[in-house]
Amino acid sequence: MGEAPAFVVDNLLQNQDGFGSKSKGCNTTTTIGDKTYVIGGGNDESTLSVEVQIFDKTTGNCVTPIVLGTKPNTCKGLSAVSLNDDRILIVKKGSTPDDCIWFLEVDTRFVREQKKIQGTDVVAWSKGARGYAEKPVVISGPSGVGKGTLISMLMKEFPSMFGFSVSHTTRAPRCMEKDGVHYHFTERSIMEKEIKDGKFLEYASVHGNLYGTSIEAVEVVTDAGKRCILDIDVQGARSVKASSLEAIFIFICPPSMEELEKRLRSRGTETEEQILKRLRNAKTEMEQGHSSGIFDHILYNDNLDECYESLKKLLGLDGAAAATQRSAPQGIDLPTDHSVSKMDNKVIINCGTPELKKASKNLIVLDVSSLKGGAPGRTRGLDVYAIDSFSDGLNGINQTS
Ligand SMILES: Nc1nc2c(ncn2[C@@H]2O[C@H](COP(=O)(O)OP(=O)(O)O)[C@@H](O)[C@H]2O)c(=O)[nH]1
Ligand SMILES: Nc1ncnc2c1ncn2[C@@H]1O[C@H](COP(=O)(O)OP(=O)(O)O)[C@@H](O)[C@H]1O
Repeated sequence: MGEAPAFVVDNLLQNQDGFGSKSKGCNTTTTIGDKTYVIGGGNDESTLSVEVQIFDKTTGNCVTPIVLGTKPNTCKGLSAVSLNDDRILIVKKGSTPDDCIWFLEVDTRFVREQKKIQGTDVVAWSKGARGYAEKPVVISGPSGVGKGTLISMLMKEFPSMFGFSVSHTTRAPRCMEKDGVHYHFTERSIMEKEIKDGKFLEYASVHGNLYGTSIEAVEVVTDAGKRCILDIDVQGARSVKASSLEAIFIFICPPSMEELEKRLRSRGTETEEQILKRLRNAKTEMEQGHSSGIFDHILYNDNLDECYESLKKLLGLDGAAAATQRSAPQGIDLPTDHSVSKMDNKVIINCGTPELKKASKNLIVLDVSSLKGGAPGRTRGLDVYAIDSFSDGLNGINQTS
């Protein structure tokens, strides 16, 4: 084997007594500054639930922080390595290829903002993913302008390219709407709790109901290798613009308010009271659509086919590139037994079990130099490749295979 790694990670599978009663099983600890992050906490002998506690050396106290985001599923063990002192990369043992790399953010911009809001210690989970995602497309515009119609046309023509972000809403379903397809129809109290738990990228009160985009709704589409389309109001678009999600923002305008009213009425899905409320709100939305500085493009939906062609053009779908088939990014296949170390911007996973030593590639390298995104969404941009520690040596780590 070549030169030793610069920093060998605390390897797990050691009991950390003194970090609270939950820490009976396998924990891994990572120290950043004055804080030691204890990650793990056994449920039983075969699986590990992934909890977080913070031991503060300056006070001698152990605290349980607010943990935002969806936490990793149970596993058979964890390795951890600190990156840039603001996040901890976690490699899970005994996980599926799409679920083995996670980041626990402890001092990123998102976490610092949340600490201010919550007034206490906060950490946030973000799942790691290989490669980059195409920018999601945010479509806004007044009720009845034709957003849903245009999105349906796009999804029908390019089913493997686009996926719809299924929002949550407290409004009642319309007769043709299906739960989980058009919206996740939910109760206000449940949605408010999930918002508090950090599960939403954005949310807003629109026409008297609560609407929101869960982080999962966007990430599920992106994980499938598709470009995500969000149909959200202007308030939601503003929140997405301020988030870590880089998107394209499109505002759809009606040719006139009279035509908007005609479309809303002919759709026949709202009561008179709801139609009037939507028309009142449309005026404010139109002003914000033009003057808020949120939107990259404004499209007029007068003639539907012409508007659809313009939408395709600005999404680059009018040429040969439109025919390109997408494939979902691959996961990372790790053996249950491995150890983890770090060298510069590379995290090296040694899969050197006796059987794997006979195989030609026994080191997996995670290049973390170009990470993007992060909590509350996925951390993308992981570059993963295998090398052979015997012939390539760690000096050969820059080679891709
Ligand atoms: N902020 C936000 N707005 C949403 C979301 N989902 C839908 N909306 C917006 O809520 C408004 C009302 O949607 P809906 O009740 O389906 O009525 P429609 O627009 O008339 O079809 C529209 O402006 C949608 O763009 C969401 O997740 N977040
Ligand atoms: N360019 C257009 N001309 C005429 N009717 C349209 C046009 N675009 C959409 N519509 C119709 O207007 C109604 C509202 O469209 P919809 O897509 O539901 O709007 P939104 O999703 O913005 O609320 C639907 O009945 C739809 O068929």
